[in-house]
Amino acid sequence: MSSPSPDERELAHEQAYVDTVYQRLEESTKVAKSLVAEGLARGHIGHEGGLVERDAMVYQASRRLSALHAAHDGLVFGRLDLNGGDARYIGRIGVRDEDREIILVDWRAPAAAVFYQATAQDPAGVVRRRVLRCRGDRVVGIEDELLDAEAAPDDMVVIGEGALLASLSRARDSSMHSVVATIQKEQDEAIRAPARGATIIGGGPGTGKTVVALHRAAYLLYTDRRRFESGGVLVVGPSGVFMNYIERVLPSLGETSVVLRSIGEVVDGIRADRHASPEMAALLGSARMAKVLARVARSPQAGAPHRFDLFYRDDRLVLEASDLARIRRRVLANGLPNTTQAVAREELVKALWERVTGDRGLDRGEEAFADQLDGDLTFETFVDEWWPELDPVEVWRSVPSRLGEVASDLYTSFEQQVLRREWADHPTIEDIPLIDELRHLLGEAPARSEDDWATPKQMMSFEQREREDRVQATGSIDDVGYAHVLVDEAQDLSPMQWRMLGRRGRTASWTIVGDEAQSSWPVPSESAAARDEALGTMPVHRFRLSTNYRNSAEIYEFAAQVATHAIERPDLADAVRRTGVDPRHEVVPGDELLGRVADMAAEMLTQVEGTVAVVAPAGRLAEVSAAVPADERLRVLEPLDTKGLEFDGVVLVDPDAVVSEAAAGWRTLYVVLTRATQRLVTVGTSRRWLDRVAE
Ligand SMILES: Nc1ncnc2c1ncn2[C@@H]1O[C@H](COP(=O)(O)OP(=O)(O)OP(=O)(O)O)[C@@H](O)[C@H]1O
Repeated sequence: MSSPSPDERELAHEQAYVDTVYQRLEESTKVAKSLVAEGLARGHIGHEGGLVERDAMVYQASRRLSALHAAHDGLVFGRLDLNGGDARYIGRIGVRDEDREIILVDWRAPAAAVFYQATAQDPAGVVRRRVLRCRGDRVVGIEDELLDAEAAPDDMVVIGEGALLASLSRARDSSMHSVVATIQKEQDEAIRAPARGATIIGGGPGTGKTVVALHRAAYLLYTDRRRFESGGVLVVGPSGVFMNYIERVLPSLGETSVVLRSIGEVVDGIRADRHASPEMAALLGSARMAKVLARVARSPQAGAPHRFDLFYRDDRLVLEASDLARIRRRVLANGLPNTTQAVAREELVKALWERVTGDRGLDRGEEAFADQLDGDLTFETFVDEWWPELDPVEVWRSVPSRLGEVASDLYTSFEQQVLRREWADHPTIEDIPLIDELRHLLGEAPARSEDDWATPKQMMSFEQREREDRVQATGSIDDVGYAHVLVDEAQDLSPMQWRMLGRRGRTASWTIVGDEAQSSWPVPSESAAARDEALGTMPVHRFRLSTNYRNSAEIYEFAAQVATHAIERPDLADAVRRTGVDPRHEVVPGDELLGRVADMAAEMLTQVEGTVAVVAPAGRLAEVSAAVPADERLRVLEPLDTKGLEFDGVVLVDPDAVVSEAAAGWRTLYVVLTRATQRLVTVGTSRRWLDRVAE
């Protein structure tokens, strides 16, 4: 039998260490499980103190269990060999041995920072950085970097070609993965930036903005768990497809308490997954819309009575439209429409009493007058119709019919026409901020009492209660929102969307990532101004990521020409990986387009190992979907739905139509072109766009 090679010896050695760590993990899991069981048993004690104790115990132990469970795969991923001979292992969570000695350092701990920060120019005491590639609990590969050759002992083994390049060439599947083993120095700086204020992370496509932001969320939870877990961390992304794509990253880092929402589902109790047309989206998202809604909320709703009269003793009491308008103004000086129903009633009674002149009425006095009105059918009906409790969705529905009255100085008559014509029956993604704005402008009618809860609170488990409280809190208009708000693809948010998020992050710290060159908002600077308004005066720290880890250099070099066409001075990244395969562009007659798309998709499936996207203008989606082969590796998407995603191969259909679909067409084209990791082909019926790019 031949003796093992140095590589095999190193693998066996690392496996032995990893086995020890897993053994400890298993013991911790057993302890946590028995704590859950013991805690549940305490629930049978029956008194309330027993329940509270049980809740806290079960909650803590369950949380530990889910963290242990989530961190299981690839638990140990790094090793540092330090000057002086010590070794330090780095993992997804921290693990101690039975003597409480650390045997695995949590990647977020200060002792792990050097794993990401050390370079050959500045090794910071690190001789060799080793990344362990694991499948489940098996070590299947080792990638080393020698950072300080002079300090290395003679027998030090160095294996592999570098972990980063190895990980970049992997085939893509349908989920984003954590990059915890290969985080680069500039990324690490953004991840570990202090929590205070707003951290804005910029950089071109594929530079790791999303993945860095998610690791930052995990880092913040680690550094101040109490604050961020109780206040909540909200992660907002562009679409449901995108949220599904990123949802596994945080659990794989041991974090399960972060709220992930697409921009269409930020508001509790109402969600949308359909976009308005680009033209309509620009009108709905404009800051002008906030003024329109403020006026709508304060003026009488459609169908509200304009006049009130009532016989009382010898008098006919009349309130004309002008009287009612005066009363309305007075009432609204006291609060919001839905919080002032009682005030409105009082003010009406007062105004009517002022109109009583006959002796029979005056002799009975104001109190008797008020008593008589209380329960008077005519009066009660009037109050209900004149000051009804307003539902934000109903008021949102009424906006188009009221534009003439409230928007003539804000939207041109052509824009008003578009708004009336395209106003949806069911809210689109761009309508959600309007409904949220109305919720705040209308206020909340007096809250349900605690007794209204179906399950008495003391009967709920700690987690249930926490969930209920959160639903109540985020559904409530007075809520101060989350402790941290993380916004991805922030360049796309409209001013109205920023207002919606701003309300949820008034006392939060923020992480904001984006790239102006990829913006689908018609005027990117307007979106940036709205962001600044949402952030107010909080301190801002900026980071820029400079290396594109996604696209092959061939694909990115072509896409960069489009970016230069799309905006002035785009933030271009350096792509590090060459494949030798250039993007390919075909022009075919219109009647051959679909057939060619089908062939290209089929061919692409044979050329790449991982995922393939066929991207087609929204209007052609159905026919393209019907034409391409059914395959679980292939998806058909409209351009805007590709935001933030990546695929090994991309087939782009009709680029000219993508460009002309919206004011942001060139930027959207840039987004689509930068989704491909390995291969990119385009097919259209004209080469106008190619000629413009070449100009
Ligand atoms: N340090 C790293 N190690 C390994 N892979 C990385 C690293 N940083 C980024 N990547 C990979 O690069 C790809 C792009 O990352 P990500 O989607 O976060 O970029 P992005 O800047 O948000 O892109 P876009 O602006 O186009 O949405 C992902 O596959 C990610 O896993």
